[in-house]
Parts: sequence; C-alpha cells; structure tokens
Amino acid sequence: MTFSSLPQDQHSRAAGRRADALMDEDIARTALDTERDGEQLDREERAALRRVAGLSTELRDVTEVEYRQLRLERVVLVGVWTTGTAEDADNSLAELAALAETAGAMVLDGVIQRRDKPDPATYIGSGKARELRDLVLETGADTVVCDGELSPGQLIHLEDVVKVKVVDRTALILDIFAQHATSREGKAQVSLAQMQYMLPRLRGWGQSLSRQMGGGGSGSSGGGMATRGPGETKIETDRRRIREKMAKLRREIAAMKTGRDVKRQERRRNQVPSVAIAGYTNAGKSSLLNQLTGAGVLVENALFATLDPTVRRAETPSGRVYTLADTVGFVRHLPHHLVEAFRSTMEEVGDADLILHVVDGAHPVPEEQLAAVREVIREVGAADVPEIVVINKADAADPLVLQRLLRAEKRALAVSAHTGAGMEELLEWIDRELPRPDVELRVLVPYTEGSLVSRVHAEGEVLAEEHTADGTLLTARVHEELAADLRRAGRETAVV
Ligand SMILES: Nc1nc2c(ncn2[C@@H]2O[C@H](COP(=O)(O)OP(=O)(O)OP(=O)(O)O)[C@@H](O)[C@H]2O)c(=O)[nH]1
Ligand SMILES: [Mg+2]
Repeated sequence: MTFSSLPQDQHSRAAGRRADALMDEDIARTALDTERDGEQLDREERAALRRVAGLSTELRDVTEVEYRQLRLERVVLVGVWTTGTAEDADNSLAELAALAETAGAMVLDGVIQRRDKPDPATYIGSGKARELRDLVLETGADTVVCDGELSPGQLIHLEDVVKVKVVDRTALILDIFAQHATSREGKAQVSLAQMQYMLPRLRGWGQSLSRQMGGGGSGSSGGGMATRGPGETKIETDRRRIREKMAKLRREIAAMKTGRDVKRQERRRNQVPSVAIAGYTNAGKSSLLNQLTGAGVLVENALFATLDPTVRRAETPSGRVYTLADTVGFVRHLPHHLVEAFRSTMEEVGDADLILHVVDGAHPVPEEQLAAVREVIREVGAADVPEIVVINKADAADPLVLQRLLRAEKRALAVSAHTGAGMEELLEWIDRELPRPDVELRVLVPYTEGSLVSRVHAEGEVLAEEHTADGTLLTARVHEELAADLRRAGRETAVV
C-alpha cells in the first residue's frame, strides 16, 4: 500500500518535548469533555478500548510467506463507535480490515473506542491514543488506519502520539481506487479526487513541519503555528501547481465524458434497452455479468476490483437485445470526492431502464448494504428506475438470511453467480421488466433489405416470421424509428 500523499518521515521527526506538551494539553481538555458528555455512555465501555476479535490477517501458514512479502504495511485499525450496536461497530471495523487488506496491508489488530463523537484533536481520546501507542509497539505496526475521515489536525496530533503514520478511511479508499483504475478516464477521476483530498492537508503538513522546527528550536509550545518561512512559500507553490493540474484534469475528464455520452446517446437512439448492475463492493456484480453474458470481466475477492464500467451486449431468452453494464461497487461513507468524481460512471445507473441490485446474501447483514447502495442510487437521481434485487452467493448464504431478505424485498430473487442457480429465472425477469417497443406492425420486407430483418431481430421483438415469394413477412414490435424504416422499405399490411 502506498500512501504517497503522506510524508513518511513526519512522525519520526516529531520533537519529543513538543509532543509531550501537546499531550498534556489534550489530557486537560479531554477531562473537561468527559464531564460534559459522560452521562449517556457507560463508564466501563468508555474506559476500555474494545478489541475486535478475528481481524488479524497475520500469517497462519508458512506457505503464505511469499504472498505476504508483497505487503509492505503492518497496520492497526482504530474506530470510534458513536451510534448503533456493538455488532454494527464490529462490522464497520471488519469492513475497514477488508479495505486495508485490499490495499495490500496486513492487519495486526483492531480496537474500538466508544465515544459520543470523535475527539476533535486526536480522533480517539488522548489517553486511548497512548494505549494505542502501546498496541502499536506491541504488534510492531507501522501504520494506524482510522475508520473515518480525519481532519488534517487530527491526523497530525494522533501521529504525534502514536509515532507512526496515521491514515484515514478516505485515504485508504483513494489508494485502492488509484491501484485499481485502468482506463484513462478512471485514472483521471481518481487523480482528481486524490488532489482534492490532498489540497487542504498540504497546509496541515506545512504547519506540522514548521511547528516541529519551531518546537525544536524555541522551546515548548505554540511558537511555530504562524511561522511564515520558506516552507510556507513552498506550500503555496505546491498548492498552485495542484490547482492547475486539477483544472487540467477536469477539462480532460469533461472531454472524455462527452465521448461516453455520445456512445450512450447512440444506444438510446437505437433504443437498445439498458440494464445496470449495481451493488455493494464485492457483492458479485462482475461475476453476475460474466454468468449472464460470458464476458471475461475481472472477478476478485477484493473490494473495488471493478473501477471502470464495462458494457456488454446481452440477449433475453426471447431474443431481445439489451446492454448490461457493470458498475463501480458502492461502500458506506464513500468519500465525498469520489462520489463526485464517479458521478459520471454512476450516471450509467441513472440512465438505465432497469437496475439489477446485487447484494451479497452471505454477508451477515445484507440489509445494511442494500440501504447504503439505495442512498447512492437516490443521490444520482436513479430512484425511479425499476429495480430487481438479486441476492447473490445463495450457495454460501445462511438460508434464514435469504428467507428474511426474500420476505422483506418485493422484487427479489436468490441466485448464485458461482453455481449458476437462479440464472434462468433472472433472465426471464429481465425479459419481463425491460421496456417493450411501442409499435406493433406487420410488414413484407423484400429480400434485398435483409439487414432490416436483422435489425428487427436485434432491436425489436419478432412475433411471427414467414418467408414468402416476395420477401420476409414479419409481425413484430419495434421502436418508432425502426418502424419508419420498415414502412419506407417494405409494404405494411394490417395486423391480423
Ligand atoms: N460463494 C460465492 N461467491 C461468489 C459468488 N459470486 C461471486 N462470488 C465471489 O465474490 C467475490 C467478489 O466477486 P466480484 O464479481 O468481483 O464482485 P464485484 O461486486 O464485482 O466486486 P467489486 O468490483 O470489487 O465491487 C469473488 O471472490 C467471487 O468469486 C457466488 O455466487 N457464490
Ligand atoms: Mg466487479
């Protein structure tokens, strides 16, 4: 995992004295916090960092060694649990573990602190931050990953205490996206999002560096904060450069989007119905696309394996052609910059005639994933698009969970992209749900216009076909434009 946006040496250069002074301030302030917000929370829960079991991805088997060598970072996870049940908090941290692993890290341990809200200075309370420091030493971790988006100040202060690199969930997701994007557009979108994330944090690092220099030279506290030095000028230059790059990227992305819009409009004009496969990351969207179309799309037990939308041609059992689009997986609290950056990709979902909402039936609480995805679907203005809930991984799912979902969701069916179970039924559902062409006609198409007959097969529904001496006699449902072409080229007769 390469968090290139974070200075590697920041923590190691933190002046010890300055860090101590900071921590003292924090303890004083946290004591006040405790008095104010202590009522709602159980003291004991508050008192302990709760360890989340089963997160460690440390070697269990020597044969894993070679694989693990690729992994550079040994991480400890930390979450702040503010609302919901203990199980929710555990699930959230388990998801963070999966994200960290996807980014190539080895997860050594994970802890959760119960608080009303994250500490404004150090995310977790300062006392807990020191316990976290012990855990870091004990496990030999080189990075702490926080389950949230931290302010630049929080990142710096927590690094000062734990003395290793601290990254947040947003940086982690951005890193994964950067590793996985392959198309030009995808790469450009991720770069833009990374720069957006970095821009406000540049100042933070600048302050951190000057603060560290000030702290080392002039004694205890405060002195470095407003320093205007060569560092600051450099930061200004950097920020300007980044802004220029961002503007350039935005222009490039806009141009690429135009190209994609043209293609999409073409599909619309041909009135090829479109189906979008949407769903939580790792639900099995790409596997489903492969099952339905035989397309060789990358399937991986990793989050965000797919970052570039793939569109495939497919046919219903009755022979109607439609397009099937794979999309980027959703995740809870998708960093805002990324929602923005991937809006264009998500537009594919908004424009679809039908959404196949894939959900991982083998997940302990698929309902959460359903809700999270629906939120994004609403956000991209696709709430009115008809939806079929495809409960995938039925082969591995708990039958009770499947039953629960099937009862709760009106239009849902259980399938397995692995075994192929439920695929026939799904295809029939798609056939039924796709919009039907408007015009029904009966037309005699001369043999010289064979390509029109093929178009009717591809774009419309052939109800009857008869080869006569004068040409092909078709009874079909087609869209307006094709109807006009058929009337021009052939001879229409009354539908009987
Ligand atoms: N047991 C089981 N595993 C499945 C099934 N379908 C997919 N998987 C596994 O689930 C993992 C994710 O599959 P993908 O198809 O890559 O999922 P995705 O939704 O496209 O994921 P992203 O592109 O990363 O968002 C892979 O390890 C698949 O082998 C299924 O029906 N049963
Ligand atoms: Mg995928």
